[in-house]
Amino acid sequence: MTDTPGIVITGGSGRMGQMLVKAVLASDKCHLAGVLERAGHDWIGQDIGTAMGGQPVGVAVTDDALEAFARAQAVIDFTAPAATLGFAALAAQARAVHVIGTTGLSDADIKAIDAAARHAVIVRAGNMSLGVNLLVKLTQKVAEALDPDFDIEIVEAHHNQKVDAPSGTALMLGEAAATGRGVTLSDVRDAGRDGMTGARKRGDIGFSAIRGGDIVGEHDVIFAAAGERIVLRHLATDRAIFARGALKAALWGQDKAPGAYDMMDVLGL
Ligand SMILES: NC(=O)C1=CN([C@@H]2O[C@H](COP(=O)(O)OP(=O)(O)OC[C@H]3O[C@@H](n4cnc5c(N)ncnc54)[C@H](OP(=O)(O)O)[C@@H]3O)[C@@H](O)[C@H]2O)C=CC1
Ligand SMILES: O=C(O)C1=N[C@H](C(=O)O)C[C@H](O)C1
Repeated sequence: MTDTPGIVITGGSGRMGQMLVKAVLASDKCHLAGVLERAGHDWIGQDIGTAMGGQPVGVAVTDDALEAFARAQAVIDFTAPAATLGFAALAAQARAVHVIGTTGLSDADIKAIDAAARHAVIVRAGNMSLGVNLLVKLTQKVAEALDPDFDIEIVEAHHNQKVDAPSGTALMLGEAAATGRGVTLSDVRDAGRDGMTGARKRGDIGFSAIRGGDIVGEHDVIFAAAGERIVLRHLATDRAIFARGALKAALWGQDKAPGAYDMMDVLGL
């Protein structure tokens, strides 16, 4: 078992952290080399299997990232921007593949991550599922085919604990639509309408975010014109789709040269 790549999961108690631990334990292509949580977390020192309410698996949760990364070939990280920036520097130091699913990163955060990618493989995507990455491609194609008579609106829905908006996926879709149209997203982005907004500006790409209950993740790309509407939709009903993509990325990255990659590279799309 230990001749397979060792994977460390960060944020092991989180919604995605627990899903990723289960995915690694169920795989025969890799093994669980460590699980991280922040200093002071209740789970530190406990076996991750027991902490998650199951049988022990022989891996204790730790807050020592550098020590854990030094024993690993890959780090899968779905946490928060501040944590991810620290992990990127440490993973690069350990030359471990860093798979980043964290969303809500600023342009400056992404710059720092790209700097770390000079020393190690980093795969980052706002959505690791095959379905969404296909939707991104389709969105670009449809936007290429239609002129700005078609208003583009991106509507996303997530659970009530999500802290960032628009979602990372919505931004990927927005970037794809802008690329298809030959424009820069920051020039046409229209998010957070409220009050006397005035009429919609031709060529803008609009974003709306719904937050409620336990919605895993839903995304619509709407192309609306006079008399007709095209809607491209992805519905996630199980977080396992993100974990599956992240694991694929961690294994794919093992023989790659240092650099910044995304799921399009991993999936060959
Ligand atoms: N790219 C993709 O395919 C997907 C991306 N995501 C993204 O993944 C991220 C996590 O989502 P989710 O699992 O739902 O969130 P959770 O809040 O359930 O989990 C986040 C985890 O990260 C830990 N964490 C947060 N900040 C720090 C820190 N500074 N240092 C160490 N650990 C930290 C949390 O620990 P604590 O509880 O102690 O705060 C928690 O264990 C989000 O950005 C989300 O958008 C989610 C699904 C798919
Ligand atoms: O926070 C989430 O839950 C999700 N985040 C990602 C995003 O911001 O797009 C991916 C997925 O939709 C779930």
